[in-house]
Amino acid sequence: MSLEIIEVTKRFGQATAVDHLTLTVPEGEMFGLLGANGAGKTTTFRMILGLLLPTEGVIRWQGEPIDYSKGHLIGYLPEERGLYPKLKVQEQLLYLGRLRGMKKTDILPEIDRWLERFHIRDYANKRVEELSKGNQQKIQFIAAVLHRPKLLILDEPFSGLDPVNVELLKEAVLDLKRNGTTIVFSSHRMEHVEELCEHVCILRRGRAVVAGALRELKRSFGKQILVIQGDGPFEELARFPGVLQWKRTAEGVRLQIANEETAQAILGHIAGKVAVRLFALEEPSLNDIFIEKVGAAYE
Ligand SMILES: Nc1ncnc2c1ncn2[C@@H]1O[C@H](COP(=O)(O)OP(=O)(O)OP(=O)(O)O)[C@@H](O)[C@H]1O
Repeated sequence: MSLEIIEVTKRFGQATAVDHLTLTVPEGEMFGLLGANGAGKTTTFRMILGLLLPTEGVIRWQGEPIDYSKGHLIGYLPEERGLYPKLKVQEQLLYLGRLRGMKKTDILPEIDRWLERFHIRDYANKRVEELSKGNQQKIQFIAAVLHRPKLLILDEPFSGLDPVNVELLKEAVLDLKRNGTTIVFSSHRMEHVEELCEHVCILRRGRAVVAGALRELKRSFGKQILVIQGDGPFEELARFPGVLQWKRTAEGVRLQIANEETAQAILGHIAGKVAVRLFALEEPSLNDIFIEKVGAAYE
């Protein structure tokens, strides 16, 4: 049982924002939707939420079309944040909880628990506009999860948060997952997706160019990463046989290489010539995969 997006297309006039997209998000999983600006992530979310109708295709939850009359099913953190600036934090959350069909007696302890968890209990009676952007975002997150949705859609949940708050939010998201919530989120920060998601999909101009289990995608990437730190020069390695990509880093170079034999040959070549502090073979990162598949879209 899962969220299924089947052959979904969305056109705005002549423009195609989402193009024959097929995805399955298993129940209880955390799924990362990636793509350059304008790739179609938010449009996909809006269709899952029923805010936009697909031009073609269907979206199902647990094998049935999603029943939007059941307000408790979905939680949504929109990219364009949507709180009422003049309302006090607690009033605002209470109002949103009531809209989702919760009882006041159930909402208040839940609000308390979340404010405490996010270290913002003192702000309960402040107007939203008095809070910093990051704290407003935490309130928006609480608004999305207060009613304990089964399916949670988070559009860029970590943008604008400092590292401490990113960790707080990550832990909260992981707890929700542990309790069985199915989570789909978008992010431009590959390391967050890499840390949290088992499955990812990379969109390019509305089409899925990569989709599947992250482990599998890394394995099938077919290249390895060699990180060398030390006192160069490493420039000549750009032309070394088997080196597919050469990139300078703060402390040395990061190379994409064809196979382990290339690493061995490089080690033999630089031994005794340059002072090496680190020589490490790594698996490709999600960023490597993203740049290869979507890079051209940025050009
Ligand atoms: N209501 C609309 N009318 C016309 N075109 C739209 C509308 N909404 C989105 N689009 C277009 O659809 C495409 C996909 O936009 P979308 O907002 O889904 O991208 P995104 O992947 O969420 O981008 P970002 O990372 O910048 O948030 C873009 O070309 C956008 O201009």
